[in-house]
Amino acid sequence: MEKKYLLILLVITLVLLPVHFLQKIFTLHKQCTNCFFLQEKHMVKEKSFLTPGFNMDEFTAIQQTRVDVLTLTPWIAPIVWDGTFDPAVVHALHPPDNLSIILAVFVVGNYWSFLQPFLESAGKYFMPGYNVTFVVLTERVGENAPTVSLGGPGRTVKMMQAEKFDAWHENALRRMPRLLQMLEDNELHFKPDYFFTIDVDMLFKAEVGPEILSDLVTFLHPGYFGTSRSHFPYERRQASLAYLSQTQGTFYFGGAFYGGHPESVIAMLRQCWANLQDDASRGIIAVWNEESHLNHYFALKRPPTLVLSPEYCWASNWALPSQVHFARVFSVAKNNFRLHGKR
Ligand SMILES: CC(=O)N[C@H]1[C@@H](OP(=O)(O)OP(=O)(O)OC[C@H]2O[C@@H](n3ccc(=O)[nH]c3=O)[C@H](O)[C@@H]2O)O[C@H](CO)[C@H](O)[C@@H]1O
Ligand SMILES: [Mn+2]
Repeated sequence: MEKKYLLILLVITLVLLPVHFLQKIFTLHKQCTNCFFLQEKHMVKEKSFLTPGFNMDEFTAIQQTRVDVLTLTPWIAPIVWDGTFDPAVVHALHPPDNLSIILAVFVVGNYWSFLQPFLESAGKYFMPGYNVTFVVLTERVGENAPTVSLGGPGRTVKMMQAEKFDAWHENALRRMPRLLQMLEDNELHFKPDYFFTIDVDMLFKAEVGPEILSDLVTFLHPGYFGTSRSHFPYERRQASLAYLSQTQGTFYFGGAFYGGHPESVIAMLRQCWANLQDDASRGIIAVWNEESHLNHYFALKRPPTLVLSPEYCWASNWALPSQVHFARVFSVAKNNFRLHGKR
């Protein structure tokens, strides 16, 4: 009798179990398909919500195309590489109307010859279609800026006075207090939505667009991306306020290009300039001048909200590694001994 029951139980189990599993697999598949479908619908809906009038035909499925590089910092700020963003979507998110942008550049002493090619390339490739005031800070303010096409009526050059110092490093680091003064005193009589500054020994080679717009922006120095922290040329002397220990800092950022919302840039410039002055009062100049203080600020005070990849400042005489598809901005090869003096 017991044997009979056991047999029935066995038959029931053998029949029901596969049916149950088949059912499970089927519903799971259905759920997944639904879930993917919903996700896709949601994404499309979100995009059209964020960007009214955005052409749906331009919508391309989002997929992780860059797996060869880090695309997020540990504090979840994007690291912008080619392929990590859709230019049309980013453009639609930042409509050019009513957006004002400043790009400030210093041309002091024998750097004047960099200005014309810089402006020509920036006029063409820096935020095309947006209102940009290219602010040229120079001791030669009475002279005409080179006449170049800047790509539209909302794009102008404004010459502003800057002091010339004897030492190269002084000219480089003194950019900070001058920019601070310009922004704090509202010397341009308008507050831009975004403020950027860049070295003059640079050439734009491809579009640098609204993907760079964020609260506090910097870039990965091309010489140190992918290298370990122990190789970063942070200031290692404890006497300097730019000091970072072997366990501090995540990336090495270059000093050539940074920006963001004016308030955030002002806060950063104030802190860096105060530290530079404090160091100077004790006879210390950080190893890479203001760049060392910027790295200290980003490491310990406030991390950037967006990090540009080395595409945004590659060295013109360096080969491109596979991760750098192309350089949007090149730093021009120059004779540092001649321009920097003894350093
Ligand atoms: C690619 C990069 O991250 N470059 C940084 C690097 O050296 P760099 O060798 O790139 O510095 P640099 O010689 O280009 O000087 C920085 C900039 O200051 C201006 N300038 C400088 C000297 C001068 O006599 N006249 C003049 O106009 C000019 O705009 C120049 O481009 O380290 C410097 C440390 O201070 C700055 O942080 C630079 O931004
Ligand atoms: Mn430079």
